[in-house]
This record gives sequence, structure tokens and C-alpha cells, in this order.
Amino acid sequence: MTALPPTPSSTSDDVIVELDGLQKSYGEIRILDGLNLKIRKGEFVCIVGPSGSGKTTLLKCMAGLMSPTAGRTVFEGVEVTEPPSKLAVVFQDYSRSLLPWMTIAKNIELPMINKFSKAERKDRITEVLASVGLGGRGHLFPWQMSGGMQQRAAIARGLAYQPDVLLMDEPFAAVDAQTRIELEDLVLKVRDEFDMTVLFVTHDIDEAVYLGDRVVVLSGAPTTVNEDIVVNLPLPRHQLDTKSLPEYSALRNHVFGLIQSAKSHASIS
Ligand SMILES: Nc1ncnc2c1ncn2[C@@H]1O[C@H](COP(=O)(O)OP(=O)(O)OP(=O)(O)O)[C@@H](O)[C@H]1O
Repeated sequence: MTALPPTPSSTSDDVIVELDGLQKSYGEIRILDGLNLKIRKGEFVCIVGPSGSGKTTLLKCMAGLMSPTAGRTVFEGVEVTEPPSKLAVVFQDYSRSLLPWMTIAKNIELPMINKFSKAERKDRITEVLASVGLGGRGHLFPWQMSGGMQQRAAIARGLAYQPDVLLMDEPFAAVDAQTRIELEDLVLKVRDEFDMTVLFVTHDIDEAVYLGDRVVVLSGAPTTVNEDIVVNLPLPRHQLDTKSLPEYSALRNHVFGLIQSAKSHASIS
């Protein structure tokens, strides 16, 4: 069997996001059980875990959309107590995150209105639409676009104010398989273009191993980090070449095994 890469060393000066004993309970039920994690600038970190392990809860706490019960998230050296301006979130449900009565250009402009001049906003809209393959489509309304195009628009909106960190919660779960492949490669491209750190939650183990520089595997709730795996697959990733590598199969099998074991623990306890 191919040897698995080592667990990353977590001490580094260029840590951009740190989870420090993050705990979250809903009433009496503890979901996140003291998570510790360091994410370095420029990393693409995928988070996988069994259904109900608290992935969305974790992202909401990191984004300042929800307060933890204990512990904290530190973003660029500052404890998160409200949504940080240099952090953007892309959710799974693009149909609810885009406003249907506004064109795509207006949707993208909205979060920038009090931050940039009109001319700057116009330039940024043009730039991000081109980056996500929607150049010249800004005049369309969301309901005039396919699901894949709407999700591209949602990504463009996240990119428009040039966040340092992009949090993505199952962003491609609602699109067809072909579109999903295109969007995976799109997100790798914009990560490089915009020099961003990406934290990407997914159910899809293949997707996590394909995209990630690291894959963080969560246990079942009450959730801790089960394993933090460095993905040493060559860059740039390629849908066919990367997925044909024995190292790719070894990693995906390893992650699959961890999730299965977390699920069986969850059903026993
Ligand atoms: N606002 C809330 N109030 C009470 N319980 C909640 C709330 N939000 C989530 N939960 C519960 O917390 C647990 C974790 O939910 P969460 O959505 O974070 O998990 P997840 O890993 O993202 O799930 P999935 O993989 O199914 O999307 C679930 O049992 C859920 O029912």
C-alpha cells in the first residue's frame, strides 16, 4: 500500500485562521467538542465528516455568524465576534443566497456598496464575472441562469471584495456531476488568481482529496478533529491524471475508512 503523507506540523508564523478549543452546544447537546486547528495563509483545507457532525455549525462559528459556547476562532490575529470583513462565505443554496429581483451584477455589487467607489465596484464586477466564466452576463437575473451559472455568480460575489479567506459550505452539492467538476476546477483557479485561503466543507471524499492541500476529517458528534492529512498530490490538479494516481486512491480509501469508523461510533454511542 502507498504510504500516507504525514500529519502537518501546526506551528507556523503564517497562520491566518486558528480554532482554539472551539466548542458549540445546542441546549444540552454538545456538537463541537473543543476543536483545535491552524490554517496557514494560502492553504486549501477541506473538511469532511459524517452527516450531523457539525460542519455547518463549525463554519458559522468561524464566520462570526454564531457564537461558540466556549473556545474561539482567531482570524488574522483577532478573535472573531462578528463576521470579519476579509472573510467571505459561499453556501450550498445559491437559489436562496442570490436576490432574484436583482441582476447578477447588482447581486455582486451589494456587499461592496459602502466599501468601494462606483468606478471601483464596476471594475471589480467585470473582473470577477470574467474569472468565473460569466463575462458579459451581469445583466441576467438569477432565474434566467442555470444552477451552475448561479453558483458561479455566488462565488463571484464572494470574490468581489477580495477576501483573504473564502469559506465554502457544500457549495457544489446542488449541481449536476459535470457542472460540479467544472466548478471544482474553477475554485482551484480563482484560489490561485486571487491568492486566497480556502476552507471547503464537503460530503464528497473524492472532491476533498482532489481539491485539498489538507483534508481535515472530523469525528461524529460530539466532534473533534479525527485526523489532519496533508495531500501531497502534484499541482496543478487534473481531473483525470490526479484521480488516476495510486496516491489519490490510497488517500481517498483512508479518508473513507475514517468516516465509516466515525459513523459506526456515532451509531453505537
Ligand atoms: N440552530 C440549531 N439548533 C439546534 N440544533 C441544531 C441547530 N443547527 C444544527 N443543529 C443540530 O446540530 C447538529 C449538527 O448540525 P450541522 O448542520 O452543523 O451538521 P453538518 O455536519 O453540517 O450536517 P450535514 O452533513 O448533514 O449537512 C445536527 O444534529 C443538527 O440537527
